[in-house]
Amino acid sequence: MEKGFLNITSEIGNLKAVLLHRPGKELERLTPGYLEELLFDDIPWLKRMQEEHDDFAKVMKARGSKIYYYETLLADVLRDEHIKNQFVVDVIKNSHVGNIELEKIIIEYLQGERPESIVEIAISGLHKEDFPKMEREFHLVDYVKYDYPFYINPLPNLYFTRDPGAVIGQGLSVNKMKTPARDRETMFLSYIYRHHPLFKEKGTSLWYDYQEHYPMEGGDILVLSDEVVALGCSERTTARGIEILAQRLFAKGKVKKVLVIQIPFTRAYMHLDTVFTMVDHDKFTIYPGVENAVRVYELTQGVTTPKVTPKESLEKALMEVLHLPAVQLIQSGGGDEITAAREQWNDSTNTLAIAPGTVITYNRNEATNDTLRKHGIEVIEIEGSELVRGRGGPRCMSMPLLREEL
Ligand SMILES: NC(=[NH2+])NCCC[C@H](N)C(=O)O
Repeated sequence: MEKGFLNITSEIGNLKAVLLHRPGKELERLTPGYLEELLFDDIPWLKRMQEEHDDFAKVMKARGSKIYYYETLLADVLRDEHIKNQFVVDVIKNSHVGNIELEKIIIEYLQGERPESIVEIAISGLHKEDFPKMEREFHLVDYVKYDYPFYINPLPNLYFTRDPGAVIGQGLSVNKMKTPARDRETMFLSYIYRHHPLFKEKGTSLWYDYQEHYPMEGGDILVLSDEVVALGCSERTTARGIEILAQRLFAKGKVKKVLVIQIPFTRAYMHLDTVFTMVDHDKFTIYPGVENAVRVYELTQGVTTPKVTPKESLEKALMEVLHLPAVQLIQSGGGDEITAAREQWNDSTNTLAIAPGTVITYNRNEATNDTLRKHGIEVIEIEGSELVRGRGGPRCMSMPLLREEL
């Protein structure tokens, strides 16, 4: 792969490469009892979900983007015996085996497996009932069960590839997730970053690392231009995490300003991109009311920590940092309060721009899609009845790796 493959300097430039994860068996491990802990609100139907996800990938491919999958990149990396063995140890460290002897047995077993099977188990988990069926000598611990059903917990949120990582400029942020339910996802990305030829060229800076102390998730990272990044301060992304990332971007990259957009800390708005996304050079879609609920701060290079300047309004701040005479904040839900709230819950504002003025959205958000069209946006609709049950839309389900510069 050519040097400096990763490059993201906007939210809207033609999408040339993107990282996805096709939902798999991990979704079939969700049970009503674990929904909340695993950040779901409902149980999706996997078969239909996969069809919907394949259509999502198809639409992007048809418009010229290359699709990469977590599962394939990880399996590539694990073809190296040494990396594979270490990966298995790290997966077990991040799991809930609860017994060192048994951990050793599982490690040994997994290390003997093919990369594809290891990846599958690392993502979809290892159920206690499945493990004893494997051929080996049994220990007492196999008979004595604990209340948690998995040795390795499933990762049903991995198809929201937006959150564990973000490409900013030519560098990568491997995020620190807020909840233990998603921790292992960023460890996967770290393996890909360190060992996959697509990522590991010398040119790729590491802006943030998952072993950092302060949570920061990709749904809160919006690359507005080559010089400006917007960071949501939210239920998932901490103020200190934002300062650390900003300081590094100022020190080593092209970024001159970080716009901090503090949104209400609630589950319905977990990340900035659940209420606000960029759809064109001067157009954004926003959940009505959010404009008045947010606080906006501009960060610029400081001495030991970034300099903070509070801003009067989101609209003015956007005009200023993007050097635009005006910006349009397109209200989701077509102006009706009830429709807007219903559609926001189903990720109407979570649009994925694949070119300036062209976005992918769920077809169910009819009012928002109409409004976007009225504002001159090309809206490509996908079916998402099952995908939406994990509370995420097209932007959440994609991690752009390469976009054409504007
Ligand atoms: N970028 C986003 N808005 N991602 C949505 C992630 C949804 C996922 N169930 C979670 O709660 O973490």
